[in-house]
Amino acid sequence: MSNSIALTVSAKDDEKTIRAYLLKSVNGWFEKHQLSALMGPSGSGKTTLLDVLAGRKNQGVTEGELAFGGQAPSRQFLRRYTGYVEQFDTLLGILTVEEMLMYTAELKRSLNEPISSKRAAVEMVLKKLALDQCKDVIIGNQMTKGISGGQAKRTNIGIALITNPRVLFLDEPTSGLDSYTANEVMTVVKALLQDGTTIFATIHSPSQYCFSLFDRLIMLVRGRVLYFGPSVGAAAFAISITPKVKEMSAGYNEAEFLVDLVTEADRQGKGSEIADAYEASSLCKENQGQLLMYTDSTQK
Ligand SMILES: Nc1ncnc2c1ncn2[C@@H]1O[C@H](COP(=O)(O)OP(=O)(O)OP(=O)(O)O)[C@@H](O)[C@H]1O
Repeated sequence: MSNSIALTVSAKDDEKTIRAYLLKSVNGWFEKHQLSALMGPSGSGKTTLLDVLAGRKNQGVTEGELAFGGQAPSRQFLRRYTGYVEQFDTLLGILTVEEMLMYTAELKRSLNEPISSKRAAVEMVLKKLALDQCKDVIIGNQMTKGISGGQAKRTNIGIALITNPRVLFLDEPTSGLDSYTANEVMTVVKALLQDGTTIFATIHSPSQYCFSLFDRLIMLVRGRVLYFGPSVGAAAFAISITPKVKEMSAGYNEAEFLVDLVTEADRQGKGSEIADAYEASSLCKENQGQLLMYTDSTQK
C-alpha cells in the first residue's frame, strides 16, 4: 500500500536551487495473487516509483506512507521478501542458465542451507519459468551466441525468484522482445501469482493480450496518477479525462493508444490537467476511501 508518496530532488531554476517533484501524491495498493501494471509516457516516473516501492531510491527526499501487509517495511524485510528485476539483464555470459541460478542461490540464500536444498530451489525456479529445456545452454554475450532474448528475460526473473520473494518488482520485463516472446514471458509471470506472490511491473506498450493479463493498472503522467483501478475499463476512463489530442485510428490496441494519447497530451503541456481531472474524479475518491479502510484495518 502506498499513501501520498512524493519524491523531490534538488534542481536548478534560474540559478536558484528548488525542490522538483519526480512523484507527487501517488496512492495505491496491490494485492497478492494480482499482477499490476505501471504505465505512462517516457519520463513519467515509472522506474522512480518502482524504486521507491522497492526501497531502492537513495536520491532525493521521499515522503508519504509505504506499508507491506500493514507495516512499514524494514531494510531486512525488503531484502528478504521482495525481488527486483532490472530492465537490463544482469547475467554472466560464461555460465549456463542452471549455473547462473545456482551461483545466485549460493550468494543469496542462507550460508547454513545444505547444497541439496539450494539445488532443489534452482530446479523449482527452472520449472516455474519453463527454463528446464535450456538449463545447460550457455547464457552468451554479444560475441558468443547463447540463450534467446526471452530465455534471458526469464533467467533474469529467476534470479529474483531464488529467494522466494512475496513481492516481485519487474522493470520493463518485455522490453526488447518481439510480441510473441513478450506474451510468452508475461504468461509465465502471470503463472507465478499462483503461489500468492504480488507482482508489479512497469510496461511500455503492451500487446492487447499482454495488457489483458494485468489485474490492475496505475498510470502516471509527470509523476502524478491519472488512473488507478482494474485494467478492464482503464482505457475508457483515461480517454474520458484526457484532452482529445488524437483519434483512435484502426490498428491501435487500447493500451498502446492510451499511452500515445497521454504522451501527446503531455507534450502539448496538458499533463497536469489530466492528473487534476483524475484527482477530481469519483474514481479517485473511491480509491481514497478504500485506502483509508486499508490503513484503518491494518492499524487496529
Ligand atoms: N536524480 C534526478 N534528478 C532530477 N531528475 C531526475 C532524477 N532521476 C530521475 N529524474 C527525472 O525523473 C523523471 C522520471 O524518470 P523515470 O526513469 O522514473 O521515468 P520512466 O517513466 O521510468 O521513463 P522511461 O519509460 O523512459 O524509462 C525523468 O524526467 C527523469 O529525467
